[in-house]
Amino acid sequence: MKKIDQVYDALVQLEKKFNRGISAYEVSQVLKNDRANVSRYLNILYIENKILKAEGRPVLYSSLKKDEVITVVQDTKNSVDEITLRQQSLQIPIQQAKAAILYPPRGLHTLILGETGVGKSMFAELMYQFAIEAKVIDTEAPFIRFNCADYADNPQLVMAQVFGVKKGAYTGADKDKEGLLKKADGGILFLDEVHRLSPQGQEMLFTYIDTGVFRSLGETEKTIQVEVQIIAATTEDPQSHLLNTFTRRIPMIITLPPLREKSLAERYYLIEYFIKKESKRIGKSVYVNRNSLISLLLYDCPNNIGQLGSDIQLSCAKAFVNYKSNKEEYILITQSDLPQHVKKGMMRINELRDEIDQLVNTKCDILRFNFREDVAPNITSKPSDNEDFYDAIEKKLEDLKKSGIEAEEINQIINIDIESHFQKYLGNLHEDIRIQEISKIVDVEVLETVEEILRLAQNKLERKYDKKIYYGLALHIHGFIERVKKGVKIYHPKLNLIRVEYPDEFLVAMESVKIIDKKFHVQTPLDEIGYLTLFFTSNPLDIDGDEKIKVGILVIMHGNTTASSMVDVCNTLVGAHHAAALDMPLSMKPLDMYELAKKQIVKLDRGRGVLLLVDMGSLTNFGDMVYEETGIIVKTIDMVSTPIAVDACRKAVLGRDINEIYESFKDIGCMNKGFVKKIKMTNKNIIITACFTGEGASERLKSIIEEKLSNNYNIEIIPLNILNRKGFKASINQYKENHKILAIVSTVDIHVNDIPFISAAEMIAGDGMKYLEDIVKEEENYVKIGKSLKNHLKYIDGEKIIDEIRHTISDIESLLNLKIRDEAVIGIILHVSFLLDKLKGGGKETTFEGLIHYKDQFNREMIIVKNCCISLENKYKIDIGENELAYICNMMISNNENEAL
Ligand SMILES: Nc1ncnc2c1ncn2[C@@H]1O[C@H](COP(=O)(O)OP(=O)(O)OP(=O)(O)O)[C@@H](O)[C@H]1O
Repeated sequence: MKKIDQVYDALVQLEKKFNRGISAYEVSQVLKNDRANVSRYLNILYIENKILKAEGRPVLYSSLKKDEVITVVQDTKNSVDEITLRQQSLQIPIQQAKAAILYPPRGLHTLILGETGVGKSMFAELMYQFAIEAKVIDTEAPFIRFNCADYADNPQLVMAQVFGVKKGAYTGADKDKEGLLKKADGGILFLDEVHRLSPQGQEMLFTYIDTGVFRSLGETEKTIQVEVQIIAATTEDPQSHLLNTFTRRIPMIITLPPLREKSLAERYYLIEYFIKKESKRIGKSVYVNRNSLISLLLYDCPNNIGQLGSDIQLSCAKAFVNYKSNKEEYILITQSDLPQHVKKGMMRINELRDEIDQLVNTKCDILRFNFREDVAPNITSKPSDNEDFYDAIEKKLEDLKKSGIEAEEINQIINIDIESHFQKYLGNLHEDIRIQEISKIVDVEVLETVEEILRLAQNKLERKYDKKIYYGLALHIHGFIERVKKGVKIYHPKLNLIRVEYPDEFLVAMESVKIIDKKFHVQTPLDEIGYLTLFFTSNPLDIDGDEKIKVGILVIMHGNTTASSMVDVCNTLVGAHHAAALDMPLSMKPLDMYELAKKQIVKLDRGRGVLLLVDMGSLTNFGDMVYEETGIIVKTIDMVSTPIAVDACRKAVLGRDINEIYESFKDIGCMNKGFVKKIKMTNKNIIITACFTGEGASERLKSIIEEKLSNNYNIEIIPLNILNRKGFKASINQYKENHKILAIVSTVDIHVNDIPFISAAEMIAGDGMKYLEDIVKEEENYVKIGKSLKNHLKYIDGEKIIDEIRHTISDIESLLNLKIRDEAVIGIILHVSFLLDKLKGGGKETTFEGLIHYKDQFNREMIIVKNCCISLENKYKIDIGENELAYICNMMISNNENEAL
């Protein structure tokens, strides 16, 4: 046998045995021949098109197997084959995929199973590419992707998207709409997370799979016939009952293996592929030192290829910054550029040293990857949202340099940017993976310390802590160790108070500090113990105190009984003994009255301030004077009438904030401005980020939010410290004066009445950002509606009225225990705005048919609606008649989501 044939045979045998590509070295070992010679023969075989070759270290060869499905396709070198060659674990899935595509007459519907990040979406696209290359479908054929989890809480919408909808099928379906299944005619419909389809949706899908026809939602007669191959995917466990029906009824099941089941050679290929991808984007070679490459090969990567890719991107980005800002000669990834959890990979080197030495040249300390050499096949057509990432870093670097910032600081800023950029990958992770991911922000040692400290606290305090505290504590400890190391002084003004208030937690904090000192070789100042203690207290930091605590109301009027009788009316109508009265006989001296008022205010204040309702004269100055003397927030409304008093009292009972109640009477013209310093009104929406110091974590939260929130929103983010609750509360109140606070995002649980709270944990590893965006979008939506109302209303200000009506609606909701459907709220707001404008312009009320009967039936509801509308009536000096009240009442009740009234 000729030498060249022996080489070919040996290659085929080895390939059979190992089921992967084979290196020249391995062939030379079998033939006991010189490796250079074998290499030469392999190259000849390659040039003669008898074998395939994949560049890499080492170069791998494989034979062309003629008996495989591969031969069905005329052009043997298609994108699918390029992948199989280097990714042996995909060989069987790829054969299945080819069979599914080529199966006559129009392929087999397919279900792809696999953990998150194993490449299901990519695989579906690959099948589509293959179908085109194999000429099974037209080059222009559609590939439509739909994630069934996107609208999972609205199964009807999911079905409508997929199958289309007939006009009138459900409320809101006001015209016929074509579904994706129709749009994909002649091509492929990829349904990701298919197990999220409702049972009805599944049945519709199976009907199509079985018969080739389907009906739009709500259609009873007409069927639609299409030629679409369905590729479905799911991360669900194939054994789960959710998947039973799918696996029974979808003919081709393809399982993609997780990364941990792939060979190291295959993982090497993937690493090479991802680094070359980055190299291509930067337009330069990327160098990696040997240890970093080994770490990438060995680290635990539960989120599979997707995570491997993003970890490599993150490392490249850091190396790129280093190259740019330090004017390095080339882009080099070293251990310091790797995320902590990747670095840990190096620890497994002893288990796998031989295999690693074979893969990664022992003589090379640094390896070069260049996109021009063996350009990696373009195996995904998904556009990358990181495309301009390097440009953005470069630009920011330039800008920072120009502004004269020190190099070290520039590096810090950019690194924060990079890390926040990669935060988005955290959103999809499972809980245990999220914990690993936070290590991109915080050192792994810190995380281990947090775990140890929390175990200690749980045991000692016999209390369970949830995940939220884990993240908050990690960010906090990370920050304070840095400060201690830099020698920055830490000061806690309330140390002693905290020690007395929380003795057990204080002891745990002291023990925790011992652990920290030992681990990080620092000497933590005593004041820090004060901060740590607060993390262990079981209750969230409740800035307003008990939610039940309300703003106090004190009515002072001239006359023997004026105030008491007004207060009687208020308390009776509001249904609570909340307001207090002081009658001031005409003979009484103001100074005596002042002393009485001061005592009463001190008694009424529970920490949320007191609203002083007075008629006239010297009484209007009492508020300022009491504030000066006692520090209690007092706001005064003068020339008060009974309806105003009732309204103020109701708002206080509903738990409204003092500023808000005060503001709501502002335009009535009976306000004494009180002690509050006037800041220029901006009316801007703001978000508060907070942490104990107001520097580290809150600044970082700010930058994370800024990074993610679209610039289109006119929102300011303000970092504050919670060092001192009173100070924090005062700042919040100050901001409330002129701004709307959309949310507070903080490392510590803080409850401020009426303001949504998002923990740092939710922000970093949960749905916090989405929640925040929803809040922002909703607010911006109202701003837009207000602007457009401005053009439509003649007599009242459309921009101002929106918030007032929203308050009225939420008062009614809370008193009647209703929850108005979201989509109906805007309709009610518009109705009430136009109504107020009409009444203000002297228009007549519209008759409500059957008013008398309606009032009988909904007596209590009508009274509450009337009461809640008083503030609108007061403000606009109008009278909302019973007919109109009945309309409002009816709209509210009929749009109620809650079960019972
Ligand atoms: N075999 C592969 N070769 C190269 N890149 C791959 C491979 N498999 C996946 N990737 C890349 O990994 C990333 C994640 O893949 P993909 O989104 O397809 O995974 P998935 O299983 O659909 O994940 P999920 O279930 O989370 O949606 C993508 O950027 C994809 O291009």
